Amino acid sequence: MNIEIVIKNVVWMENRVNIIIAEGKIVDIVEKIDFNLDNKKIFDANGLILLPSLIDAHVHLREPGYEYKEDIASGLHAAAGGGFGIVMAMANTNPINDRASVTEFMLDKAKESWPNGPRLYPIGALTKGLAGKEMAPLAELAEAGCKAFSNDGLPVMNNEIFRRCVEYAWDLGLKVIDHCEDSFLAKDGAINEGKLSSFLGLKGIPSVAESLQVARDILLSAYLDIPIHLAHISCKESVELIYWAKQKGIPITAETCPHYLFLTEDACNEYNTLAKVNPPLRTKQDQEALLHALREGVIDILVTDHAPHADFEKEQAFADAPNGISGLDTALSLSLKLLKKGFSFKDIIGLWGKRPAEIFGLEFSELMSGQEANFILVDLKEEWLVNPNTLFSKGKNTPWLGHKLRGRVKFHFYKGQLIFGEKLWPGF
Ligand SMILES: NC(=O)N[C@@H](CC(=O)O)C(=O)O
Ligand SMILES: [Zn+2]
Repeated sequence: MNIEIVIKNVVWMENRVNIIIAEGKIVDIVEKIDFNLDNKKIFDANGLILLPSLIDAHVHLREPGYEYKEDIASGLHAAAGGGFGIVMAMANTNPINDRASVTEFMLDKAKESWPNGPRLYPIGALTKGLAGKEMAPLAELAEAGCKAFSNDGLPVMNNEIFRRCVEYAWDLGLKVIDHCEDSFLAKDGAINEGKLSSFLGLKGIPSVAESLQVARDILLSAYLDIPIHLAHISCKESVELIYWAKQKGIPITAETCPHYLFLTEDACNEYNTLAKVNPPLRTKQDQEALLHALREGVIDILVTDHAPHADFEKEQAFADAPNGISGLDTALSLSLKLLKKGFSFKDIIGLWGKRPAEIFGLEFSELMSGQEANFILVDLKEEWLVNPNTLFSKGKNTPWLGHKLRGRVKFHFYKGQLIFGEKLWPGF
């Protein structure tokens, strides 16, 4: 193999190493370079941390239909800069991704705007128009390239329809990602139900609106013996149910998001619409239960639920502003905070890479010879101010706006190509 690129001085699991790349693959990761470097592209990473390119299994990229919030090109830019080589995009676009033509359109747009990656995998609508009444043409969507199905944003309340969808999806070898919410209990809610919702005079969303549906999914999954993946888990009761299910060997998997780990409902004080999200931010007890569950593997993965919205939408009154937090740009910096909470780099790679790949049957390149050269180089010490200029997403709606975060992706290689890097590395 003809060595093309040598990246010197990267830190991998506390060792200083050099990465050797050829034909888009990692040839070797070595401590010493014992070959001639003539005619190779050589870069000095100066001690940046090496991590594999990550996976975000739950984003909203808004195209087609809401390109003013985000489009596939800008969303993939935010993904590349956030450290994600693969994103799975939800179906609540306009038109909704409930037919092959929309899936194909999304895939074409991704290829056109970012031919070398990051890679977009669409998630097909579970029901037509996300209306929860009739199954979407799941086989057609799978064939077009959808990697999972979900009614994200709009729960399927009818258990018979939901059951048939889960069975049909599984026959196609794909999983259902369920947005667990009882739409009657959650109706018109804007914030977690509790003291703060009363204080602010806002209709609350009780945690039982989520946990009831988590219980339904667990019981269905057990009865059918078919896996179901639970989206953005936000509360303690859900964690307890998932723990019970896993003890019983029920094939449930679950995700949560950085905002549920690092914020509570208090972030909504003073009617801060940037912290308005569905499911809502909850209490300290919920936050602790989620962290514990993540550490113990009760919750399997982290996702951003990247939900970009325009400023004018978030500037409305709290009750009227849309739900959602823009998350691709900040996810890695926030996740690095977990290193101080008993998590290792290996855990972070599991939560944002290995595990989502296993759950959804996606490719994931480990950092070892023979694997695709998909990796990021991260400056752990860099402090950056979250502001509209430092976010690559069009969605500037993050509760961390104006805050400093630590840790930033400096370079992102995908299949041996530099897809993100400050002013592109000389020579690329
Ligand atoms: N998670 C969110 O807060 N928002 C999602 C949809 C949704 O799940 O309500 C969005 O598409 O904006
Ligand atoms: Zn979502």
